[in-house]
Amino acid sequence: MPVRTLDDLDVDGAALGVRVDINSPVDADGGLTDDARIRAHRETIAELAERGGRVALLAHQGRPGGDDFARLEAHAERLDELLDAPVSYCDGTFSADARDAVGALDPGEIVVLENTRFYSEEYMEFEPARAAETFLVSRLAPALDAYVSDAFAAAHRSQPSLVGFPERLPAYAGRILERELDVLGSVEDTPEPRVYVVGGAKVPDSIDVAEHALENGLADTVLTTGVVGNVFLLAAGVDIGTASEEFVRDRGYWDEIGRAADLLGRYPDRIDLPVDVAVERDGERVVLSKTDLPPRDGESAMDIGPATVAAYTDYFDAAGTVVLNGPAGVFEHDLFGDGSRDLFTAVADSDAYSIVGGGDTAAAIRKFDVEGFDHVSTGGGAALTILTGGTLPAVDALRR
Ligand SMILES: Nc1ncnc2c1ncn2[C@@H]1O[C@H](COP(=O)(O)OP(=O)(O)OP(=O)(O)O)[C@@H](O)[C@H]1O
Ligand SMILES: O=C(O)[C@H](O)COP(=O)(O)O
Repeated sequence: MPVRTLDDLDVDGAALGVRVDINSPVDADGGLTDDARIRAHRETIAELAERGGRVALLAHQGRPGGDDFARLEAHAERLDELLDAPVSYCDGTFSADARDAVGALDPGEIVVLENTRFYSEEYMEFEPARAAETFLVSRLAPALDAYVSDAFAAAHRSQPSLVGFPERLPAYAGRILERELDVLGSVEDTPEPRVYVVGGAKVPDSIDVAEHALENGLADTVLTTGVVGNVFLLAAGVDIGTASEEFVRDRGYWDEIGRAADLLGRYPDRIDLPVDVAVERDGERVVLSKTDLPPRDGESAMDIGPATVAAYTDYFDAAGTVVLNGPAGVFEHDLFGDGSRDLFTAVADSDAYSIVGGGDTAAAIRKFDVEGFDHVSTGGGAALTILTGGTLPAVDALRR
């Protein structure tokens, strides 16, 4: 069943609970160090305000016990700067104060309610019917006329604020959610040949993506970079040195080498591996081609080199679509950003339709100011869930 969108919602004067994902990097004082997700939600929030909605934003920040578990006051201030409509902040989520704050909204006004995860039930996963019985949902829903789900990046969670409200209120997908589902949910309709680039450090997830894409004919070719590339090199019997091996072992990914070898055995002509890597030697970046391997003791493969970028660029130039997830190296480190910068630039500059996902991937794109992708997803885990053929509970909840 298709989800209803904002085109189906009678917004004017309605009190709207709008679940967004503005979970952002914050400093020790709760100040924002990146506002990309807040900016991304502007479109939905501005549209609802312009159409006369009374908008109550629901969102989480961090996880209980984590350094980034914080109030949403800074997020509200940032939204107020970014939007033409007035944005206030309420330090309750479903308390009488919060319900009063929603009731007091005039059409076109916005209030950011407090971090949903300040309430223990919100950090649990429930079936929708049970989620609708939680305090957050059962207390706040009566103050609302409708619910809008725009939190694509959290849609792989079945937490109350994501799946409970549609049991009690008419529910609609916001513009971000709508667009993400359109793009990521129809990869099979994009131009061929399709090239998937899997990098970064979440090796099991990336191998899941590669396996799903190869088995289901979604990808013609899978290119590997980052730690994922190192695991595939090990699977192919390439000696990338003890330090690289230790890194893979310490992360608990040693068994993934067997899975990578299995994929290489099944799809030998459809998976490609780095042909050079970069290590740190005497404080400098040193690129080692395959014939220079293994690196010296203590040197770990932290990035791909220019020959790999050149070889992969040939695939991009011939591709109809490129799907990319994960940085090509330790882009946070000055010595190891070149691979990600140059590879991402090659994708963005190619004529291929390009879809990019992942929190760190998006951070690398911003760091290197790479422009020209067709779709940069706001979601990490949620994007991976779709790319591995899984379903999103928060989206399923909208289909009832
Ligand atoms: N060769 C490498 N050695 C060690 N770490 C690496 C290497 N290549 C990439 N990384 C690290 O991988 C991390 C990003 O990987 P991750 O899989 O989390 O990316 P993402 O999918 O974009 O993000 P997320 O899944 O968090 O949304 C970065 O912190 C980067 O430093
Ligand atoms: O940053 C994310 O991936 C989303 O906001 C979901 O956060 P979570 O992984 O803490 O549920």
